[in-house]
Amino acid sequence: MDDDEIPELVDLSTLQTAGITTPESNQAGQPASMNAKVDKSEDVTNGRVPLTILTGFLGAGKSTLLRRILTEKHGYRIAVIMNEFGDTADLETINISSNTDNTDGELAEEVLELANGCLCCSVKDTGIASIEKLMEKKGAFDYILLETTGLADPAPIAALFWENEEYATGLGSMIALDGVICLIDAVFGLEQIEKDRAIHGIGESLRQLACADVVLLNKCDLVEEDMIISTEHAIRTLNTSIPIHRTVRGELSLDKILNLDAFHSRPQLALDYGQLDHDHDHDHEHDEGEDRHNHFRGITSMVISLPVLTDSQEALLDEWIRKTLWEGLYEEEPDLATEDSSGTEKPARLKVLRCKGIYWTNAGKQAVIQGVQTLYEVTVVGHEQRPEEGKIVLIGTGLGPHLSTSLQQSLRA
Ligand SMILES: Nc1nc2c(ncn2[C@@H]2O[C@H](COP(=O)(O)OP(=O)(O)OP(=O)(O)O)[C@@H](O)[C@H]2O)c(=O)[nH]1
Repeated sequence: MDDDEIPELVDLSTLQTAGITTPESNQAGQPASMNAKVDKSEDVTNGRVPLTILTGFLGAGKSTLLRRILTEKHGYRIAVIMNEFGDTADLETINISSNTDNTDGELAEEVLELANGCLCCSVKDTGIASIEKLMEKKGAFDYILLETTGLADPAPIAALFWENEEYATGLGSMIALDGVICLIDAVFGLEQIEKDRAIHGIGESLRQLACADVVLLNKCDLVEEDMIISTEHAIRTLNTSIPIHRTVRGELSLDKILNLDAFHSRPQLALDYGQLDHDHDHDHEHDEGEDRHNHFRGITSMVISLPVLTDSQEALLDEWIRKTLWEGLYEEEPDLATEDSSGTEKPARLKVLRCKGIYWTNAGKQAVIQGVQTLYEVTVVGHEQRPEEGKIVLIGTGLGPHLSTSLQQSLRA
């Protein structure tokens, strides 16, 4: 979709009747009901709809948390705004609308997909227009969850909803920013924070943390206690007094993250944010329409289409994903330059930070691929669908057409 087009709202009922079912791995270990109740009795928003921003680096678990909230019995009618980097909005919609087995839960009233590009910069104008359009349906929902891209700087997004006249667009009069929730991946978060500190101290994960009102240290099932403590320590050095909750698949009582009214602590947000070293490239003021994130240390995205697979091709695809995620096998792309900490341009090495995909087999199996750095899983989400062409979306450095060629070659082997 063209970045200038205002996205249409997605009709969730269509997706549900398409027979998309819950990813099996996401059902494992899920409690019957979290049964958190959110107190809606006190209206501190003056009739405006509260909005919570879910941020966190690529693959930290934002959509998993979102799906969990949507299926919770909380009484809210929730509208969802999803902003994606990489052409994955359709996969995300499948992801968040898939937990239909939980009949106690509620799915989103409205889903607004802001496709490829970050609401903090490249799709800001169309994003604002789409949110204004969403607000024409005010009354149909009473809470908004906004999932940012994993590369977003949440501060300028939060600023869209500030009441302060200096910053706010018209959105601040209709929507009350309730809080910014930052998910940190317990497996890769520490490495990411350290890396972002090394690069001028202004990497995305630091910005996300500095802006947060609450941190969820997610994927605690995958690491040892030592690692959790080290990551918590690193978080606290950036945002000293922030509440940190340890979670597995975003499981926690919703009163820890919704209806916080952290809106009134916005000045603190600005203060924390201002304490980060600030680099011109990352300044809020930048050319309209410029996609800064395409230049963030050479991070780009690409989509490779997948044919309907035979059984043997499915195994070959699996092997190709492993090689791509684990070994960074392919030649460096001389055209894709990135900057090291001394500011010197150097060729980007292949490093896949995030990989998502969907494919069908000719036997009618439909499967979703989810990869975060070196970890990945393939989950069967349906059967007896009419097989369609699939796709795999990669986000990282050193991506290029050579990957598409190598995948095609691998599938022919
Ligand atoms: N083991 C484990 N896996 C998790 C947990 N939370 C999420 N995952 C898995 O991690 C992968 C990424 O989760 P998502 O919820 O899609 O992450 P995200 O932050 O929305 O990803 P982006 O939108 O690409 O930035 C998926 O395969 C999830 O099933 C967790 O607590 N434990």
